[in-house]
Amino acid sequence: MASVAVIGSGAWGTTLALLLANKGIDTVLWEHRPERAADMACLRENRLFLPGFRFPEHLGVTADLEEAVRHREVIILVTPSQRMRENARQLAPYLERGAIVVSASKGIELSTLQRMSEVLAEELPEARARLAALSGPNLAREVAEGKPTAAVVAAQDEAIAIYLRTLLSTARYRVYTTQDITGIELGGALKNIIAIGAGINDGMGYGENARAAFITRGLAEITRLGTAAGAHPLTFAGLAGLGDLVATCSSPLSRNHQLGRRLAAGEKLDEILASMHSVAEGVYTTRAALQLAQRYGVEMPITQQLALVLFEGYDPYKAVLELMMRDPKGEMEGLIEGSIYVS
Ligand SMILES: NC(=O)c1ccc[n+]([C@@H]2O[C@H](COP(=O)([O-])OP(=O)(O)OC[C@H]3O[C@@H](n4cnc5c(N)ncnc54)[C@H](O)[C@@H]3O)[C@@H](O)[C@H]2O)c1
Ligand SMILES: O=P(O)(O)OC[C@H](O)CO
Repeated sequence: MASVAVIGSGAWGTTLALLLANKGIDTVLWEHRPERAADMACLRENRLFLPGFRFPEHLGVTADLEEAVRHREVIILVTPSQRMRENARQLAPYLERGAIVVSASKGIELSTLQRMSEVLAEELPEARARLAALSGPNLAREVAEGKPTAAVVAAQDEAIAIYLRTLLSTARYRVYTTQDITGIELGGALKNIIAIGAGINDGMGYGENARAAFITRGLAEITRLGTAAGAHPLTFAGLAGLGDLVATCSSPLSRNHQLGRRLAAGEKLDEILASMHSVAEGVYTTRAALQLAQRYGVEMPITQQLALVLFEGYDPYKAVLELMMRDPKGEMEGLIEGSIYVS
């Protein structure tokens, strides 16, 4: 049976480690701060990021990357996206030949505009043919509680995707496969932008119609950028697109959604970020997406308005008004033009 290292012990890393260990899979969870690793090993719980879930016997905890990674067949990286590169670089010397490397993070590296698998391909070239990404509507706490959901794992090598599907699937966690890594990663990252906007919408009391319209137009924007970047358009109708958008834009469990609500209540971004110990990837992804939109020449009006609210202190009411008052257009305009999948 496989032996797995989960790199990153936030809410999602801990949840994935619990899921695997509860299946009887030999699993180790890596935490970058030795004192926190020692706490978790002693308390058998992650009290900071996922309180209330006892670690099973098979779940090891370490702050030693060599111990975490050596002799492991599968390495799942679940660190904040802006930390992915440094973590991958640090673990590279210990990676076993033939190990499968999975990103379960949802973001874009700001300095390079790379997706996580692109970062991993650069830092772990030996594993280039065995890279994968996991995404979907997976609010950590619900998955940890054993509430049913689905996810999608992407790998260029279909056999690897199928292997990971078997590894990760449970009666409560149904995993699908795809070869569209680009689509899975962009869907997972870009939905966080829309989730912040949906939180602002909810915080302003704009209601269900507005949220539904926002999610749908957000999906159009994600699809435009994603297809321009080489993703299959239908991926965005799947779990890593529409599925994750609906979950994240509707749930108070989403940190991105919470951040949006707090912005609508008048809090400043800096204050909100300083008070959060969790990562709200959408803040960084908003900046990255605007640069990608420029690179590919696609329109992202929601992302543009959100950037004004996040980074320029723009009034959210004014931002919504400006979105509503844009020139009229056809619903499907610009959606999949330029997609290599549509002639
Ligand atoms: N929480 C969820 O529901 C969920 C679900 C799916 C995907 N994700 C994605 O997983 C990734 C991680 O999120 P999370 O929710 O597990 O984390 P989190 O927000 O709960 O906690 C942040 C984690 O990052 C760690 N960290 C901070 N600096 C680090 C560094 N330099 N090196 C290594 N680790 C560092 C912290 O110790 C902590 O464990 C994000 O990209 C997120 O979008 C989260
Ligand atoms: O809590 P968030 O906003 O980072 O979202 C968590 C997951 O991505 C939901 O699938």
